[in-house]
Amino acid sequence: MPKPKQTREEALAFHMDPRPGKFDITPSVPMTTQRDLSLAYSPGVAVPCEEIAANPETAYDYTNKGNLVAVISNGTAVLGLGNLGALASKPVMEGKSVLFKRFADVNSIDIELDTEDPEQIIQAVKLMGPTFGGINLEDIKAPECFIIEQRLKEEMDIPVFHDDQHGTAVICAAGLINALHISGKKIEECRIVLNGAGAAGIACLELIKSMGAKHDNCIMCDTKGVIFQGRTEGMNQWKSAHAAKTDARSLTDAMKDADVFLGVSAKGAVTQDMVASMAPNPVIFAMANPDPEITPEDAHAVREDAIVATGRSDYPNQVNNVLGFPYLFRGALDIHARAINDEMKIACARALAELAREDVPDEVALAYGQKLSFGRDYIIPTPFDPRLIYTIPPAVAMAGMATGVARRPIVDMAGYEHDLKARMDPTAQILQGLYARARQAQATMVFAEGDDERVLRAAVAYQRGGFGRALVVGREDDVREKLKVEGLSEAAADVEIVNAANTEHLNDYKDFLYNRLQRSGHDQKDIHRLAARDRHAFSALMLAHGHADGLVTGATRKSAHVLDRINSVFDATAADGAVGVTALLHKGKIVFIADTLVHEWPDENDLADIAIAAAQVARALGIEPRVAFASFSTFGYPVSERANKMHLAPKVLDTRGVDFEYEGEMAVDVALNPEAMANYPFCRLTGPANILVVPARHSASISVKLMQEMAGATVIGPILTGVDKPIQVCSTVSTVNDILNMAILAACKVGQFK
Ligand SMILES: NC(=O)C1=CN([C@@H]2O[C@H](COP(=O)(O)OP(=O)(O)OC[C@H]3O[C@@H](n4cnc5c(N)ncnc54)[C@H](OP(=O)(O)O)[C@@H]3O)[C@@H](O)[C@H]2O)C=CC1
Ligand SMILES: CC(=O)C(=O)O
Ligand SMILES: [Mg+2]
Repeated sequence: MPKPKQTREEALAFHMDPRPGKFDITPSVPMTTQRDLSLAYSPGVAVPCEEIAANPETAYDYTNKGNLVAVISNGTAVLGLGNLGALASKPVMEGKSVLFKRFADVNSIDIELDTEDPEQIIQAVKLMGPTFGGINLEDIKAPECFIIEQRLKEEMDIPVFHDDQHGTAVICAAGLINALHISGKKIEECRIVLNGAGAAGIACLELIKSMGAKHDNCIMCDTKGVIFQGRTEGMNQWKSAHAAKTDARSLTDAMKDADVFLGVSAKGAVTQDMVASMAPNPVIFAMANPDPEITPEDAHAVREDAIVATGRSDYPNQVNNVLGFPYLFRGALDIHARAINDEMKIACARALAELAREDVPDEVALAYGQKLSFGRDYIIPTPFDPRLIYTIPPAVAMAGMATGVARRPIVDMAGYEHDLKARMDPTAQILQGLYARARQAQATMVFAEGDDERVLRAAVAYQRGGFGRALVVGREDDVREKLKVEGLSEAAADVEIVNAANTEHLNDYKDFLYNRLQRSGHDQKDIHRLAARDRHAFSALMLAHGHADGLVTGATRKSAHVLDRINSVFDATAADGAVGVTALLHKGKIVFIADTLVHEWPDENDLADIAIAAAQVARALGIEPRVAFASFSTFGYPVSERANKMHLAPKVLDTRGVDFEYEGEMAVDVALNPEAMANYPFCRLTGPANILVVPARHSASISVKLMQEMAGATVIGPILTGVDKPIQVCSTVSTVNDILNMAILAACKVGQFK
């Protein structure tokens, strides 16, 4: 499978859109009325202030302290890029904050301190202690980081954790436990070389030695080569502690016959010759970011028997501290910990190693598009493994409770695991799964509207994301010019530009159309115009002839017009069984609305068909359907001619013998709110509805757009179902991401049931 290729332009666009940076801050309480104002601020706010002054522990009850972590850097060791300064480190720190939220629901804010003076950093962080439940120090270079962390740990009463040191060491230890298990080696007997004697390197070697590695078997190197006993150049007390008694002077010398190489240094520090000289079944963790010491391809080219890991997400075995810090802090915050101690770190490493040895559930396989099983290419859990959130924090919390750092121990551990599961956002999982399935499908996708820059960007993202071939329909010079304007000139070589003038199939397309439309008022001229000049029809013809696997269109014209053109090639009308289903993703919930595209004014029989199509889409996305026929009336009241068909539709389904839950008619609050639903104990739904079949296309459009505009819901769709081939119709307000999502849906054939 081709590796996704990312460009500088994509990376910059990602950081610029939809707003500069990577996160916003949103209130968790209502702030709409005068009452809200007087509770949130003066005078109401005075009460918790007085409570906290009297009993500081209650800050965890009345403020966000208990779930707030500061990510603090001065930018002196930004990834492996060196000293870029405080300001330039901000994207990494914002990224870390986003990962805290995404993976462990920890709120976090980045703070960049413009100083290289350890004392100033210590004072600044100490002074901000009251605000936070924990401090994550990041990308502060050695040896200053050791001094800073040590002092802050001594002087603060919340966890202070330098992630480059301990997070890296924990993940490295977890991976090493499993890699040695596979290669049949014992850590006590291994010859270990560690390159990079900084924050990450010193902490990794310390932890590995505490796990049994022998001091005399370990060699540490830095920019000056081997750190040997008696070396004076470029030394400090932390390096001295690991100085080896050896004649080796260079990394090349040290690597000969080594069992393990651990790299936390810089891009390209290791050569193929070095790898070739290692002992049988070598373990190579090239963890420098963003580029490893040696790529897995280069290492495997000279040593097929090597187990290789990197810090990157685009290779197997990602040994990266993202697997640790969200869960270490989650566990620590949940016991209101005073510190993250060694026992908590070791518990985290063990739990990670054990998790990788367990059978991998289908949902992880789905997310990665391949079945993973413990072995050379899977020694450590993947960052998107949904089990991490409920496996690692309990291990960390229990270790913290056992070692006396918990201010508020957890009494009900089973309840805690349940709460942790509830923190996971199922919608993120769905998108992740779709992307992985699309990558596996490797579908050739036609993007019909090559004159639109959003479509072009989406096509480039599709191709470069490793999903398959992107075919862009448009005039060659026009597409190239637009790509140039978008800063994507070199992408012209990636995507394929097709049009009626450069295809050899135009006559076949015209014959096909003529056969189809000759008895519905189309003469040869009309056919030529459609096939050669209309990009929606032309793209549909490509699809019909097997010259592509899927089609995305509709970003530039109204959907009725686009559907009409598609119908000239495919049978995609309401009478043919086509239905549009839109997924709304919001606040960790997913609700499907149907029909959002095809049926203008469905009757009760159509509504039953729509419910069946929507249920199939839900199942295709791994969701068990619960259909509500939505109306303004609930179970017969108020009586209205308009509500009648919604009342009848469930009865039609009764006669169809379907295998999913449905009920109606009911108002939307009854459908979605369990308390409102409880007023109707006879209701057959076992939980809130996740599919709303609505009375007509206008109500569908109003509901979707209201959710999008007022609530900021993510909209996926309408997903066109019931057509022979995967065709997805975007809207004229679709963003690049929306268009890419539609291509992903088409690639996954989410709407194909025939
Ligand atoms: N995968 C992961 O999860 C993580 C990876 N890392 C990566 O580890 C690397 C180091 O980070 P960190 O410890 O925070 O940085 P530091 O600045 O604290 O330390 C860097 C160390 O690497 C050494 N070094 C730099 N270049 C080379 C080279 N070409 N050959 C040998 N040694 C070299 C330096 O040597 P000297 O002392 O002589 O200057 C120094 O000892 C970075 O690439 C970072 O991205 C870090 C944390 C987590
Ligand atoms: C991953 C990380 O923290 C680093 O490379 O610095
Ligand atoms: Mg870092």
